[in-house]
Amino acid sequence: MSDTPLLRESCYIDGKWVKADGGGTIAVTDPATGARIGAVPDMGEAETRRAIEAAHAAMPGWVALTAKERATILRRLHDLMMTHQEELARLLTREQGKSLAEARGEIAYAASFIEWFAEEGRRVYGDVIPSHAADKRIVVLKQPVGVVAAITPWNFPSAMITRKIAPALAAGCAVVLKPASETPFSALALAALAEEAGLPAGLFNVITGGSRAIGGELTGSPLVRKLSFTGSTEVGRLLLGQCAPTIKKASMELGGNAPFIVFDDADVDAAVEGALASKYRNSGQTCVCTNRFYVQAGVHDAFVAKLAERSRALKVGNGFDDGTQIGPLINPAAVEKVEQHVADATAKGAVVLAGGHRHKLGGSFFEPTVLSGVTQDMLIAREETFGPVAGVIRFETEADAIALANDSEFGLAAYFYARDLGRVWRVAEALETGIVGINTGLISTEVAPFGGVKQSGIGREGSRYGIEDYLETKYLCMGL
Ligand SMILES: NC(=O)C1=CN([C@@H]2O[C@H](COP(=O)(O)OP(=O)(O)OC[C@H]3O[C@@H](n4cnc5c(N)ncnc54)[C@H](OP(=O)(O)O)[C@@H]3O)[C@@H](O)[C@H]2O)C=CC1
Ligand SMILES: O=C(O)[C@H](O)CS(=O)(=O)O
Repeated sequence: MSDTPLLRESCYIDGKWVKADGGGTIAVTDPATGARIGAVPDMGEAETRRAIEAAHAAMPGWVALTAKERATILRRLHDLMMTHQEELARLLTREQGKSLAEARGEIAYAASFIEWFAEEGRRVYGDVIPSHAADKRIVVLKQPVGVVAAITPWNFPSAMITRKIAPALAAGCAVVLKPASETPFSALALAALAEEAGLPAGLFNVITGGSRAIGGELTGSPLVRKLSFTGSTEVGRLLLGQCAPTIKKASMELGGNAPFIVFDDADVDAAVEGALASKYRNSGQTCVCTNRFYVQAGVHDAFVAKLAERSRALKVGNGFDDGTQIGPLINPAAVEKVEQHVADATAKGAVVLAGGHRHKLGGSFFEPTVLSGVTQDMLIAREETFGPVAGVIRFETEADAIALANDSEFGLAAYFYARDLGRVWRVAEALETGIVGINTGLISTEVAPFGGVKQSGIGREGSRYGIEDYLETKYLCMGL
């Protein structure tokens, strides 16, 4: 990777590229080959404290700019990301494993949040409220919440970062980011481009190292007024508790367990296309990937046969190889979890219609897998698989489908295929999720409010709603 000018093996604090105080490093490997890509600093509390102090000191100068001046710098960052799209995509595939085609798409998706919030920052309106008294006037202001801590996952090493830093910076906040240890280089490359775009020192800081030590400082510091986290529900729950003593605002984008329902009146071929898109995107490693399929009896056999046939045809390989559709999982533990879900399902009576095993490529590659005869008690229906496995459950009535789909502590995304208008409205309103895909398996866009209910999270990212989580509302009561 030495031929990649955007590869940074240092962290970015207060506008400087620095190593860990103790000189320690964390190796980063290519999930497709296991080869060492490079190493990043192993930082801890002291470096985190310095990053928080730098962010706190930099904010007043950033807030003093006009929204248009902030937007100009953010738009320059967007343009630099797109100019360097190929290099950023290759860096992303190298550290995360997804196909180069998907990586290019992620860079464009990531840049779209920067572009979107550069403009949203110019539309942060307050309010004038008709007064309650003749000698009073009421005015509402929106002001930046303060220093933001961001902690992000490995599955979208660029887009999950810009989905947080874009609204934060546009609102006038400074950010301290801890990216996932498996995929730090995309975050550090973003910092390099932000520096080139002219973002003033201290506004965007990226630190790598021990997540517990860094997280403990980020959640414990009174200078940090907001935590924005994307990752597992288990870690989100822990971090939310750590924020309680200092009463921080928190945005939580957590785990999912998306149901995908195919009704008798669906276009089955369209439903198969949507199923492939929703199930196998990022090799099944997204929080909005379908985790369980519910297919009504009248179309069940046709749907599973077509899904199995198309799954068998998917090309598994290194993300850099032409035509790769399914890359490696992020690490061996991810493969073990997928194997556990398949073994549990087959032990309880499920039937393997496609795949079912580690791929012949070895390492962290797994065959795209379709299981029929799945039941609600199996792990694959209860837990997030986070891999290329489709478990199919047959159902009889619309009421059964809704009850089965809502039988989960998660509530992020859901999908269904139907053509009866009354059914579409009844099911869309009844599903307990933050996002519903109707006759589509792809719902990701910067213009819509992304987020979940129940234990899938708190808050929304993207859309005109997404900047609200980085603002405080203040009202002025003026005596005349
Ligand atoms: N709702 C959503 O939008 C999304 C949800 N997810 C969910 O996240 C999971 C997969 O992502 P994954 O990265 O494994 O999730 P994790 O929750 O394990 O990690 C997410 C981030 O949290 C950090 N972290 C882990 N433990 C701590 C801690 N004790 N203190 C501070 N930071 C910590 C990790 O750092 P480190 O890498 O150093 O361990 C990483 O940066 C799945 O459940 C998936 O559904 C993922 C993406 C999006
Ligand atoms: O991390 C994820 O899974 C993302 O939130 C999914 S999306 O934003 O790309 O849909």
